[in-house]
Amino acid sequence: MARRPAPAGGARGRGDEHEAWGRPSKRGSRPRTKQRPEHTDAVVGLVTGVDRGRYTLLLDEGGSDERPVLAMKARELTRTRVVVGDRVDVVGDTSGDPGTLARIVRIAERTSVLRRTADDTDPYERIVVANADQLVIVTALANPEPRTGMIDRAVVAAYDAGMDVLLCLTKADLGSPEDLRGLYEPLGVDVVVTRPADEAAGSGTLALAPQSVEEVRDRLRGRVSVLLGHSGVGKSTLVNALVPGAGRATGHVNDVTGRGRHTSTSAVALRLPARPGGDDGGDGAAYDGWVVDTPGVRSLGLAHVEVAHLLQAFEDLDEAAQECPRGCTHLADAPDCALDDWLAAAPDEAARATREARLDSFRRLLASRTASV
Ligand SMILES: Nc1nc2c(ncn2[C@@H]2O[C@H](COP(=O)(O)OP(=O)(O)OP(=O)(O)O)[C@@H](O)[C@H]2O)c(=O)[nH]1
Ligand SMILES: [Zn+2]
Repeated sequence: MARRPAPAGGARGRGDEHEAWGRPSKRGSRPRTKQRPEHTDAVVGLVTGVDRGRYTLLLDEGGSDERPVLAMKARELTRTRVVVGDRVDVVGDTSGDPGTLARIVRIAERTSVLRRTADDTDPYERIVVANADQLVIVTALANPEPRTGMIDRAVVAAYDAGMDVLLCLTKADLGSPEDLRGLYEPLGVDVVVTRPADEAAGSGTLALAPQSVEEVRDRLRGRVSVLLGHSGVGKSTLVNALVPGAGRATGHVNDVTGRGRHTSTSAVALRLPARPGGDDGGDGAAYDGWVVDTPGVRSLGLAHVEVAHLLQAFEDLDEAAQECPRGCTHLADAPDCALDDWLAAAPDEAARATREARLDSFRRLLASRTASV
């Protein structure tokens, strides 16, 4: 299991929108009961998709009456964001019959909140997914070349959100995973590698080696996992292998909207089949977990992450920095920063290379964060 610092600041405690019920209304203090209708007939749903004010929910997940339901937000939630992964209370027509529209009246407290800002200078933060356990950073070993800066940033965003990290290295036929393993396993990041099936060469669509797909599935089982990856890394190939029928196509242009699917940045939750091929094994336990695909989310801006929290995502540096002078910025030009001593004290060349990469990554992040303030 990946080790990580306690979610600094946490998913809660930062005035998340879902706490809006607890705040006094702008017009004064109306009694809480008036602000919060009881809706005792409400049923619980999981938000699996969001599209222009319409929410796709799954009701009675895993139960005998499981059904997708289309819903909108009740008026009292107008200013509250509802995102994929949210658990909500719904009222009205919850039959899921064609043409019906239920109403979302409450959002359950979130266990995690993955946020992004468009870039580091944009203070405007958006919630990408709620209640996810794990961020899966999908990175190709070559074509496109892996970028450690991007991986580091995603690691920081995940730790800030209180999520574990799985680094999924694709295209093992094109490159070796060892360098990246060496860089990330010491941080408590779990690493899994995928490769094409042997017979894939020459065939039209690329098939992944089933064993490597199952190694990924094992790590997603029973969890809510958000997949993040740059274009071309093989994320769609992986999602289609894990979730047959997901139809995550590359460069596909939607017939209805006429737009490429990547023009949308809204996430979609897909159920993870418990077994390869979606075979339910005859026992009804067809699904075991959720895979949240994030088309269009290429990187996670970190403007919302507090600088002090960054260090916590780098356990090795965090420990070394205990020796820093009070108020040390840890930047490259900081006088007497203990991180420089830590690098200089590397016992051998290999350790020095690893430490240097870590320190460079951390300082890159730190510099971009500081520049935005
Ligand atoms: N050599 C090799 N190619 C792969 C592998 N996995 C996927 N690809 C190829 O890489 C290209 C990109 O794969 P996609 O799955 O479309 O990548 P994506 O990350 O979904 O990209 P977008 O759809 O742009 O987000 C395709 O041509 C795949 O066939 C692999 O393990 N090895
Ligand atoms: Zn320092």
